[in-house]
Amino acid sequence: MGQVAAGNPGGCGFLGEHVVRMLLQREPRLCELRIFDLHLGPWLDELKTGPVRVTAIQGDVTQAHEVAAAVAGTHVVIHTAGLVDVFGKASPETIHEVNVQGWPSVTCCGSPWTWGRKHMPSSTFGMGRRKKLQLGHSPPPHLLPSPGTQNVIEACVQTGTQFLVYTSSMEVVGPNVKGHPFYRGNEDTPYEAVHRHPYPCSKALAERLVLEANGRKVRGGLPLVTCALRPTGIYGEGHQIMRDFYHQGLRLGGRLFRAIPASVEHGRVYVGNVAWMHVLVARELEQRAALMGGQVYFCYDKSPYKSYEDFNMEFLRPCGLRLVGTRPLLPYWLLVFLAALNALLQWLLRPLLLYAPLLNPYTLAVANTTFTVSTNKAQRHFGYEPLFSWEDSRTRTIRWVQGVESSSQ
Ligand SMILES: NC(=O)C1=CN([C@@H]2O[C@H](COP(=O)(O)OP(=O)(O)OC[C@H]3O[C@@H](n4cnc5c(N)ncnc54)[C@H](O)[C@@H]3O)[C@@H](O)[C@H]2O)C=CC1
Ligand SMILES: C[C@@H](CO)CCC[C@@H](C)[C@H]1CC[C@H]2[C@@H]3[C@H](O)CC4=CC(=O)CC[C@]4(C)[C@H]3CC[C@]12C
Repeated sequence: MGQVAAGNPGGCGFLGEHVVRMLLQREPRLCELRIFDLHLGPWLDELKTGPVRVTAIQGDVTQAHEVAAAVAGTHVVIHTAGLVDVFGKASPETIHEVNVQGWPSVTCCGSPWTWGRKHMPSSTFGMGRRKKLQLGHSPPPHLLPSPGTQNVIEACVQTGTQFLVYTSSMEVVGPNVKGHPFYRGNEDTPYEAVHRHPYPCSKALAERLVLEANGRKVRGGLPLVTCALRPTGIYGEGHQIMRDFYHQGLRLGGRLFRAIPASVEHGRVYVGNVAWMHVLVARELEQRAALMGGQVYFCYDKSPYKSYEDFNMEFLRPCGLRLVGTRPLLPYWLLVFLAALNALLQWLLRPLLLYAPLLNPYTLAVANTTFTVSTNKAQRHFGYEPLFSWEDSRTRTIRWVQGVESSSQ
């Protein structure tokens, strides 16, 4: 392939910005980059003076014509756009609309919140044992039509873009509603992926759409080549939840209180390495289409396995915070009660205000279930090695948190 034009729906988000910068720094063949997002950031202006033609397009992935116009003429699309909401800020319908498509013609999870007159079957991932997806119900009229990821796929097909990289998530696999641990698992580890929450449901469905689109003929007759990357919990410069924890710690006099046992390990990956993996996949998909097309890859690096809170302290401790307690200060049953109370308050207050605290039954379950990956599939398939060491990733993140501190004073 000669010169490359790339499109990046979601290019102004936390991960999207890193992907954009990585493409500009590390992809010498890039001649044009189209950044498509609902909200365009002011930082885009500084990119417009370089050798690559950078076009920022304000648009909505749920609008098919806007997506098609942005994608037309590109070689590769890196689809990082998504509604990342596990706190109940957006409605389940909106999450589904942005992240997937209209009413699910296929479904992989029972969601009493979203589509639920009745629970729908779960799917099993791993060892190539994928259950056949079940047909869903007819859509209620207010959900028709409302495509997100489906629009990106159709835009590639209609306009002739042959390569599509989709940012999926570890959440597609788990943790599941049963709280089963996933310990040092890889892409082939059997795991019962049963979801109820709209976010993992939407990611699982979207990933399935992307993978099933692999091999479809695009305009001009060539086959579409797709693959999905599944980051674990991403951290690094721009990570909103880290910022929230930092501010919460400052409000509490420089302390955070342990709520999760230190023994529960949660997989994390540095944003720069996730971005690097996207760029490598975009680069290699053409040469290795037969091997990589239709595949999923966990995003991994050398970040240590720790609990969610202990991992965050790697950055927050050097910024002056401490984590109180070697064990959780509150018993687990009380946390479960508080999480349920928060969910109830959210529901009761909804007509008046948006109450969306960090702790809810879903976030508690995710934080309290071991989920770690150990794999070298990306290295084997397309030569991925993390670009940033753990020490580098840590230093960069600490520097960013310290910047947050000074900018908020
Ligand atoms: N943050 C994390 O720990 C993880 C994130 N992911 C996935 O990575 C992707 C990026 O996530 P983040 O950067 O963390 O989220 P983010 O919220 O910072 O970025 C998402 C971007 O998508 C854009 N967007 C949302 N709705 C849109 C719409 N209707 N049309 C056009 N653009 C729209 C937003 O404006 C935002 O810029 C998402 O697909 C998410 O599911 C996967 C694993 C972990
Ligand atoms: C119980 C609280 C006590 O301090 C801690 C609550 C932490 C939670 C807000 C986070 C714990 C695990 C996070 C999720 C995880 O990293 C996987 C994710 C993948 C995604 O694709 C999107 C984000 C997230 C769901 C992430 C969200 C925040 C947590 C639930």
